[in-house]
Amino acid sequence: MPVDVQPDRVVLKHPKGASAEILFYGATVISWKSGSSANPEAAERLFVSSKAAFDGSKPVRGGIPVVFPCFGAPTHPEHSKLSQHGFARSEKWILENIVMDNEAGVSVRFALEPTATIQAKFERPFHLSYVVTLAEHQLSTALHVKNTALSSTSPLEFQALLHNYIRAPSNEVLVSPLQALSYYDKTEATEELRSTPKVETRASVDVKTFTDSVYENARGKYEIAWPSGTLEVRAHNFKDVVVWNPQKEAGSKIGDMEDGGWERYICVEPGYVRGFVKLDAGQTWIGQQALTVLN
Ligand SMILES: O=P(O)(O)OC[C@H]1O[C@@H](O)[C@H](O)[C@@H](O)[C@@H]1O
Repeated sequence: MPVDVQPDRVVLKHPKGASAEILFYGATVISWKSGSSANPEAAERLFVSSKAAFDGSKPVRGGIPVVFPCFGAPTHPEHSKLSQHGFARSEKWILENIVMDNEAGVSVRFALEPTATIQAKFERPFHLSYVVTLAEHQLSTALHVKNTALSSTSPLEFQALLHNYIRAPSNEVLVSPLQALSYYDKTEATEELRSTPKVETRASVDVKTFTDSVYENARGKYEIAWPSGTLEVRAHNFKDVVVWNPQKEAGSKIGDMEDGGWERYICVEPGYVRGFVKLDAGQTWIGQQALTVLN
């Protein structure tokens, strides 16, 4: 069955062999197996820590958590009661419908609306939907944010990011093109240095040392390459991109990170995280990433 609805997750199977698993918890994609044109055998493309919890006790360490409505610690007054990266990744979503089920793609739509728990920390009305589409060599995920306020209230202000953990050897992987972009280096020791932009000089960026860089107004198309593979990340409406790998320095302090987990992934996260999307009442904003296995 191409769309298999299980108690805690939805499993998508593409007729050409690819598959994906999405938890209701956080609508977190926790597996994407895909081949490439050169090698059709389906292999796991995402990293999930063996210490990750799937039971709703904390956000999943790996896969693709959805970051909304704030990135990192909240900075907007309306987000002040939220925890790091907001609530979307730690709420139970519902399966709204099967969007498509054929060779072009197997696609499902999840939804999240305010619950009493969410309203206690975030008062704005909204409707989120998250469309996950599996094609032969591609996984795309799209976050639709609707401001459901009826009257002419002030716009809904939010940040959003799709926090992919791409399975790749972090000591060999390179990301491009980021050269000449300005970025904020979150590994710096002081707030002043963290909020002072740097300019990327490297043609290809590695993550051999602890990296937590927020590139702004980026190009929207990134290549992640290592000796035995290449994956492309394309972004739509996500003007920024975050490159993160904690290496041992920070990774060993993350409770649900498996030992050496930082050696097995890179995050190249499309987002709108510098400033806020401002969405008028009744309007919908869509941010999307498409991950394609090139080889
Ligand atoms: O531990 P969390 O909340 O899942 O966040 C992981 C990382 O997510 C990245 O997107 C941030 O840039 C990092 O600063 C952060 O450490």
